[in-house]
Amino acid sequence: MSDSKTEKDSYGELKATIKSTELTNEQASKLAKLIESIPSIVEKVTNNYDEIFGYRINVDSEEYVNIPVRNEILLKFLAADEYDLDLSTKRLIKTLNWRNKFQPLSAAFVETFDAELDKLGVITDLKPAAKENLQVVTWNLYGNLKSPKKLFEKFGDNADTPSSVKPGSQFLRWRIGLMEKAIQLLDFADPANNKLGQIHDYNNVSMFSIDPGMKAATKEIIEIFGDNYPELLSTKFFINVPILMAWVFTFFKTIGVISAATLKKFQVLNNGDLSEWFPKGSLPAAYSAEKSKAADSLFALDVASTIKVNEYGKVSLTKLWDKQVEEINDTVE
Ligand code: HEM
Repeated sequence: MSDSKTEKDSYGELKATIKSTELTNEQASKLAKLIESIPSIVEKVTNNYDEIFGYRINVDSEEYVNIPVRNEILLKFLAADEYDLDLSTKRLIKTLNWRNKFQPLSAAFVETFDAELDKLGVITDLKPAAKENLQVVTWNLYGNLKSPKKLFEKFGDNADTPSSVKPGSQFLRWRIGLMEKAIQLLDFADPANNKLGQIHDYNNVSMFSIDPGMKAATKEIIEIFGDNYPELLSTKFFINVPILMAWVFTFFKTIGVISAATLKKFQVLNNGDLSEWFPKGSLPAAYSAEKSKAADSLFALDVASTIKVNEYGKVSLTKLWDKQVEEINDTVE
């Protein structure tokens, strides 16, 4: 048997777990190495935290490990760093530590936020999608933001903060929560639904709603998404951008916090017509030049409140809850 045939066979089983793309032998070998190093990765993470997007990132024999989904998630980490094993390993450790500290699933499924935030976000799940990886979409209606100061104030961001007080501003936690909820609707094995779209609607924004807290939070969110949500964005639309504020886009491009790969996924429109990208008649008239049977308000299409956390996500949240009860008991004693 030739060497290449042996190599092909040895990765056959691993390749069969990946449905989102077809792996080359070299890519499969990197994925195999990353899987092999899971024990040493988890060992380096605080509290051996091993959850990403509600899935367990651990060895095959551990309870709750869904091998194909775990492999698809690891592949996203590899792809984001162009299959550089060293960089992907570092990113993975950093993400697990960030999730242990930030608890994004708690932000999505446990915490409650100021009512004003409900007017800023929607999740749609429009099937069948007109374009690949635009079935699940998070909408941010930032023009509805009326009291930035209150929402962007930080709470509990230092190392000694008890786990019942979560890091970041209320806005940041809500925004990450929206992302985590939407990710629950993805199917990592489906090439047409393993990424999501994002839409920023800047209808009614004004210069006056640009607050220093908001600027800092925006930078923080861009970095958090860039570091911890690899290969999850298909297209990001900025719609109804006022002509007078188009400079904001140039500003983001020049400050260098957004990677070139992410910039390529951006679409900027000074109107709100998204009919080219979404199923015919599925969007409210405000977002479609075509005749639409859809409800008048985007909020009627919002599925956020129906989204449930998956199995290992629930387990991780229960562990977090137990830890908080333990801390409260320690304080009382
Ligand atoms: C007062 C008005 C605005 C508010 C409140 C606002 C809010 C935000 C927030 C909170 C983010 C963080 C990322 C996220 O939530 O996904 C963001 C990102 C961004 N915004 Fe705005 N924005 C405003 C105006 C604009 C305008 C006029 C543009 C011009 C196109 C713009 C372009 C961008 C870009 C390019 C990003 C980076 C997106 C990314 O890397 O994912 N923003 N904005």
